[in-house]
Amino acid sequence: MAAASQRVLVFPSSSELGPALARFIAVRAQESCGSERARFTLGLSGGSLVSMLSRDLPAVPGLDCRKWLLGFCDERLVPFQDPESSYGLYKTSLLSKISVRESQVLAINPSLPVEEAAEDYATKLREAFPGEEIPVFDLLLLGMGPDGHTCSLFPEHPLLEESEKLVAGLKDSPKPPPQRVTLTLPVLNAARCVAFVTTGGSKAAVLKRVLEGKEAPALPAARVLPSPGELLWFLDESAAGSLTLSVERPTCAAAL
Ligand SMILES: O=C(O)[C@H](O)[C@@H](O)[C@H](O)[C@H](O)COP(=O)(O)O
Repeated sequence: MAAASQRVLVFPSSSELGPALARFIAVRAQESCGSERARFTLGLSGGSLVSMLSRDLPAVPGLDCRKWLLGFCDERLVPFQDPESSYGLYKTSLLSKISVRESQVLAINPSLPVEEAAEDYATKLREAFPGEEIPVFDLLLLGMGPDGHTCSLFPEHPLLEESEKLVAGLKDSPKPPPQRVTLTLPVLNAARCVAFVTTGGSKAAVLKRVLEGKEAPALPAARVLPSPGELLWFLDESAAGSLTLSVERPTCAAAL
């Protein structure tokens, strides 16, 4: 099944991409908070996204995060003080700058064994999205590795077939650290909007496979096809260098 709508947005470099992504998040947040949901649920990923958001989100004029609820698309099972902890990094580099309180963040409990940490995080999600069989996030921000993984869903890993659990634990992540907790594909594909953020020439070949290839089995990132949600790819020219499909090149001030 294809995503209900897909857009591929290409920016000259991450210096232009980051502010455009930040404005996009702010606009979507304002729309969600003004809707009957009266809040904005945002799923974060680790990797290079942490520094991009920390640089560009606080710079959005008038950003109001009081009704935001943040979760993690995946997280490394390490203490929050560990430099590998995505929550720890966001906490020190972003959350205080945008006045997001701890009570607005759904985080894993890194002191639990990995399977229990996954179940505990799933319980937190069920409580935060009452009445929803699968939590529907307003926006999930995802990265993609050079092997086509996203979240902690890796190529050829059995977790790609998970259809029951909202959250899964794994002990054998090929990207360190090995123990992680991740949202599963049913949750990713239930989101109102998913935005991949991918920059750099090291991603060009895999991006072509994900967006233009017809491989079976499909790479993890190619399996993220929210329906009826939207799918957006925020790319820089280096990452988009091998694509032949039609893309948009928004101007700086363009509303996305
Ligand atoms: O824990 C992690 O590392 C991430 O959540 C992971 O899925 C990441 O988003 C991709 O590996 C892309 O990372 P980069 O943006 O740093 O290439």
